[in-house]
Amino acid sequence: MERAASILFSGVRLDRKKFAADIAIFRQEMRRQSPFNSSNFSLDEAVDGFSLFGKSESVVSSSSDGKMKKKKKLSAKEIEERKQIERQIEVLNLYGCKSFLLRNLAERGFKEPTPIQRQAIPVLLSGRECFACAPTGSGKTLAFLLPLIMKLKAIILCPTRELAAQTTRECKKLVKGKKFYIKLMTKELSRSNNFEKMHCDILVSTPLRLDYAIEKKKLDLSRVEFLILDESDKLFELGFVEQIDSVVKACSNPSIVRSLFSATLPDSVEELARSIMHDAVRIIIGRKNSASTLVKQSLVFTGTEKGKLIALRQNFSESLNPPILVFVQSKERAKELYKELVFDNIKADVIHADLNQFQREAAVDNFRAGTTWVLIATDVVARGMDFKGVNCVINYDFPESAAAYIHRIGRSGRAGRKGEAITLYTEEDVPFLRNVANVMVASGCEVPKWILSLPKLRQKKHRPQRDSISTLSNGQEE
Ligand SMILES: Nc1ncnc2c1ncn2[C@@H]1O[C@H](COP(=O)(O)OP(=O)(O)OP(=O)(O)O)[C@@H](O)[C@H]1O
Repeated sequence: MERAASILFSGVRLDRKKFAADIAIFRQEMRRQSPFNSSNFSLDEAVDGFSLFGKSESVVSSSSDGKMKKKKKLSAKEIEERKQIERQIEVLNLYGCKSFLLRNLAERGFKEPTPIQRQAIPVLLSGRECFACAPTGSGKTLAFLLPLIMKLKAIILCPTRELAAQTTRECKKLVKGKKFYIKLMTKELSRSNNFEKMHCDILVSTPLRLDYAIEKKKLDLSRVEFLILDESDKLFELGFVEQIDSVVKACSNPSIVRSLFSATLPDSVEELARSIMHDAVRIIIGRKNSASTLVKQSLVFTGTEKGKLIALRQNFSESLNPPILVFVQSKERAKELYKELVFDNIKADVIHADLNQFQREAAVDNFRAGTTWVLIATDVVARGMDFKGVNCVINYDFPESAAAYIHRIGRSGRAGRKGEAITLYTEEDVPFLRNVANVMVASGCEVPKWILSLPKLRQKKHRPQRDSISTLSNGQEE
């Protein structure tokens, strides 16, 4: 039998001797200050947060070494704000956040932790599991990356390759200047026969690739200390469950800390999670399963499929305010819509699962760089992707569920910025409007009353057969 690759995660460790004094202070402070260090919380208790990015306009500037500098004479209100920010940075210091992390955070303009970060970081650092639900774009990634970098030997599972690559990039930015081994499980790596020799502190992967490495290459994960399931409700869906099961079993360290993060965590997932989590802290920021309040949302009736193309063209001709993300329900439809838009002299591109890795990466990079104005996408980029400054999300095809709606529109209105979402619907979508309308109302948007009084539907997913997107099939000649 092939020997298990046991050296994985034998990379960088904290030099406990060298940092003994720091560790002692940190431990004392943790015990003294942290509300999370004892058994104060259980899965049944919620830790509720409130405003997101509430204090993002600070008057404090940071030098490259992360120290605060006074810029001008401050008013009493400004002094109070400044003290608050200093207290928040102290929180990170308190939990042993090393100067390189503070410096890298400051370099990226992150002056204060967001509510989910304030809640989740100390929980994970104290070795408690957590079940975290916070709106799209509210900084969940950093909420688990920071403690993982401080603790190491972690696996992060993401539902798509794009998200796994993005999370790896984020993690590498945070450890800039330090020698950490942050790995993305690529196809090539998952086929490696050399795991024994690979140093790895944090491994980011999709379930499929990690499962392959475990099953076929005997990758040993018995020493992993943290397992994060990002977009966890997606990972608990059919199609992923077996792979997740395999990873959970392979991470056999009895003291493993497993945690779940998502903007949508339905009760059914919470129930399932209870079976694999030990006494987890439940952190809910804002309302559970709700859309970002920063996104102005509207519904547009187009009657038929033909009407959608007209509505889209009209919208673009009135005000094209890129970057814009347009979601469709399948790769076939993504290709069809792309063919239409290239005729309109719009810098459009497309991303779906039929493209190879290189093409998918190029589509994401060009959209990020602003070379692409309109990115037509399937749900492959609906979750977790952080495209900065997306002005508008257009749901060309009605989303298949309320959760899909929340994640799609959450590509806009991130990190405290405002955004917009327009959802087109046809006669066929009317019975499914109510679920999305409820989400809209909960995040403060207006919805016509008749939609809210539509009958409740039992059927959860809506992905109808639609007429193809084509000018020609609409009876118009080129
Ligand atoms: N403390 C902070 N201060 C300022 N910006 C931050 C902070 N933390 C994170 N951000 C930025 O906020 C944006 C959104 O963060 P992130 O991608 O982690 O959101 P998320 O909650 O995981 O969203 P989603 O549910 O869509 O995955 C990113 O651009 C990130 O760099």
